[in-house]
Amino acid sequence: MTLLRLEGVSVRFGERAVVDEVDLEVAEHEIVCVLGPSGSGKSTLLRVVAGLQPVSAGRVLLGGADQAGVPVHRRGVGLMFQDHQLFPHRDVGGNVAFGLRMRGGGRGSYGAQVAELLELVGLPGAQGRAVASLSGGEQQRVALARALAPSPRLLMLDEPLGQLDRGLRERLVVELRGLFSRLGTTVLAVTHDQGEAFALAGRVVVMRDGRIAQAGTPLEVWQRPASEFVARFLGFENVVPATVSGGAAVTAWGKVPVPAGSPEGERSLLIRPAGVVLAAAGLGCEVLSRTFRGTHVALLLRPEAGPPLEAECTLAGAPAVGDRVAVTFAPSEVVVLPPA
Ligand SMILES: Nc1ncnc2c1ncn2[C@@H]1O[C@H](COP(=O)(O)OP(=O)(O)OP(=O)(O)O)[C@@H](O)[C@H]1O
Repeated sequence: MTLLRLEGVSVRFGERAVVDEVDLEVAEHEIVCVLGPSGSGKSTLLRVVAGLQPVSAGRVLLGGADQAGVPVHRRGVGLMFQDHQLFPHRDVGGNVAFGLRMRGGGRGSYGAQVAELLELVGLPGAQGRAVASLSGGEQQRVALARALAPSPRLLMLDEPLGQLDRGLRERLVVELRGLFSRLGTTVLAVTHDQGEAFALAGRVVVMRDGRIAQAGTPLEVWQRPASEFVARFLGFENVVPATVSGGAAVTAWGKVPVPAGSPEGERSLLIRPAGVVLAAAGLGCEVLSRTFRGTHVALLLRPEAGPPLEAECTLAGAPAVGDRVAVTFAPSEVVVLPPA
């Protein structure tokens, strides 16, 4: 069932549409992650859903009910922001109990529920600790416990792991995903970090200049970016203009085979690094750099024609910087995009 529905939502500041006619649905128990560069309108979209930002046009529906005129505290949504906004003068238990009081309206201490929530986020027994004594990751968990406390029907996260270091982020994101799926929480999250979005979300929504550039499962978006913008945002650099016909594309790198059924004509072409394959003969290249990535080696190549190419190879087969190599292209890793 659809929990959240945005219909033609726009937010204008003066002449500028920061959110531009956005349609979006989030089903119950779904985790949707809005992804996009800085300034693309992600936070504004969250603020609209929370009721913190009025719309210039369009409707926000929660559980089928139009939220026009419904104040923040009556929407039943939970919010967790990047800077966690914990109360520094309250201990951990006090912060989590605040979340519970938001729901209950009472002044109780909610000891049992606080203990249960802290258990849930992996901080059992931390009730009495001072907020200032917690690490960044621990503060994040407390903020999450507080946001989950009133059992919001929709939990919204704005750059939830933004300030944490990469290792901690990667661990927490996996934990969060497990936790949300156990609790059946519906989540709308915003991040500019594609790794985080792909690890957390069941569906990602890529935004550009206030509009949705692409929406789909992480796999769909990764395998079939809808445009050069999305491809580059995902970190793919091998994108060139191409003329496609008869199963091949003519590019600055020469002729590149494309998947069967690809659109023809003047296009852009993406070759994922895994599709640039070292071979005995092919496009001649010089190796500019090689970077060990754990499961493979990333190569930056200077071809004899065309812009630099990113490639991937196994550690055992990796050439050295300065080596001359030849590459061919694997059509399974090639995507024909609309023209730039
Ligand atoms: N109250 C406001 N008045 C005028 N402009 C605003 C206001 N709030 C946001 N903006 C502008 O709207 C644009 C989108 O902002 P928003 O914070 O939604 O983007 P974002 O995608 O979340 O970016 P970031 O990742 O940097 O947080 C920005 O250019 C911002 O400067």
